[in-house]
Formats: sequence, C-alpha cells, structure tokens
Amino acid sequence: MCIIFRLEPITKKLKEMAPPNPTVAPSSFKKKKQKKGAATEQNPSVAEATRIRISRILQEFRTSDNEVYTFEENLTNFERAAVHMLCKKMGMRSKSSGRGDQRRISVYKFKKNVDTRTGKEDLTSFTFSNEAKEVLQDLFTRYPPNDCDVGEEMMGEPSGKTDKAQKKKDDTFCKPLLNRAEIAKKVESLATRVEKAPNLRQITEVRSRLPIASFRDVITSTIESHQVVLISGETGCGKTTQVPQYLLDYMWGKGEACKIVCTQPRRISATSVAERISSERGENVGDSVGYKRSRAFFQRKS
Ligand SMILES: Nc1ncnc2c1ncn2[C@@H]1O[C@H](COP(=O)(O)OP(=O)(O)OP(=O)(O)O)[C@@H](O)[C@H]1O
Repeated sequence: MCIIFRLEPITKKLKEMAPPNPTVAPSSFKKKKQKKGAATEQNPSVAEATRIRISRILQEFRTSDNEVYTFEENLTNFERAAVHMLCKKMGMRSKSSGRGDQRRISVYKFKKNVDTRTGKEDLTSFTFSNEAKEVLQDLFTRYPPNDCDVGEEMMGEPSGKTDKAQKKKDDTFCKPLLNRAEIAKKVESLATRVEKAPNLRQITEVRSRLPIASFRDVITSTIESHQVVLISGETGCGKTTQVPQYLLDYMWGKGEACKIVCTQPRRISATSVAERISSERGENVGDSVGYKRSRAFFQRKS
C-alpha cells in the first residue's frame, strides 16, 4: 500500500478517494488481457492521442458533478474497449448501447454512500495512530512542506548555533528548490543519459513494463486533484520505486519544482530505495534523490 499526501495546500480535511487500483498481478494481468479481447492502453488500434483524450475526458467527468457522460458515436470498437478499461481502473461504470453506427458508450459514477440520518455523503475516512501522528507532527514541524522561507530562517539562525545551522544547510530537505532553467537542464540530461547508456535504456524498458506503468497518467492526474490518494498494488508492481519518479517527472515536465518525501520503516530500505531510484535515473545518490536517516524516527517502533 502506498499513501500519497499532497501537502499543498495543507488542510485538516483528509479525504479518501477511490484509488486507481493496479491490483492485477503481472500473471493475471496477461490472462485478463487475453480473455476480454479488449483494447488495452498499449493497443496499437487506439492512437496515443485518442487514449490521452479519453483519459482527460474521464478525469474531468469524475471530478464534475455530472452523473453520466456519453461519448460521441464515432468511437471504434477498440476505442470503446479502451474507455471500458480506463473506467474500470478509475472506479467508474461504463455501458455501451445502440447498434451499428449508433453504438455509444456512456460512463456512470458509482452511487455515493449517503448517510440516511444526516443526508451527507458518507466519506470513507482513515486516521493515524497516535504514534504516527507524533512522528508526522515532528517531521512537518522540522521540515514544513513549503519550507523555503522557514528552512532558510532555520539555516540563518544567529551565532551560537553554527553547528545546527550547518546541519540544516547540509540537509536535503532544506535544499532550495530548482528554478525552471535548472529543471530543464535536469530533464534534458536525463533524456541524454537514457539515450546514450544501454544499461539505462534497458532499465527504462523494464520500468515501462511494470504493472504500475499503465497507471502513470491516472496516478499523476489523480494526485493533482486530490489531497490524499491510496494506491494499492501487489508487491513488486512498482509503488515504491516508480510513483515518486512519476510525480517528479510530471512536475518537471511542467517546469515546476517539487519535494517528494518517501518514508520507509527501516534504515536499510530507506537507503536501498534511494539507491535504486538514483540508479534508475542514471544518477548518484545525492543528485536528485537522497535519503535521510533520522535516529529519532528509526528509534521509534514502526
Ligand atoms: N534494488 C533493486 N534492484 C533490482 N530490482 C529492484 C530493486 N528495487 C526494486 N526492484 C524491482 O523493481 C520493481 C518494482 O519494485 P518496487 O519496490 O517499486 O515495488 P513495490 O510495488 O513498491 O513493492 P512492495 O509492495 O513490495 O514494496 C520490482 O520488480 C523489483 O524487483
């Protein structure tokens, strides 16, 4: 399970949404593809541009107040199959009706659970244990998500606290955000590395075949519009190593800087995840990806 908190803006309201659900393991994934005969996102009969357009329409519909959306009549069988598949991934229902040229596909949202006593939507919510709240409070106090100003203030603490200030300066979390030009340079250099290094090209290919890869657009757009997103997927599907990269590349694609914090319950996993992600990007730990092993955190029971 991977929980993503988008920390800007911070509000107290934690809303759980139906997550895109890459629950299909690699083996059963194959089976499903064959059984249904439906077009997949990789199906060459559905142009990439069309797939993106369908995905955008569905995203907009999902966040709108409308209860039904009907696509135009001229979708091909493959395109309708792609709509069915995307709907399923996005937790919506779809149904085709009509014959021949009149065949159309409509998309519906699942009915919201409404509390009969209050008449309000019964949102599924979750809460943290007291111990987790304490750890998060500690983290966000020391490293506020929009911490440029606070971080700098902390770095510039007056004399007598030089060691502390130096520590802060060395802290990955307090590194200043990249500007647009630096981001563009990073993006370009990543593309060049992938193009030139055969091992990196191979890793990129392997990454694109991970079960989570086909959920990339859904994940980034869902996170854009929701503050808390839960992603559940089988072990090894790519939650830990891929989702942070999808988010980073998505933000960099828009020319925007971001800070992504991944927590791990053990020191060894914190370092190995940072090492793995760095190597998948052809970088060294400390370039774009680093890790912080905090005694305070790791001394706590996880
Ligand atoms: N250090 C590594 N060396 C080689 N392959 C790795 C390494 N770390 C991850 N992988 C591979 O990358 C793929 C994605 O791994 P990842 O840890 O992101 O999956 P996950 O969904 O987070 O799994 P889990 O739920 O077990 O944490 C897996 O196939 C895994 O074998």
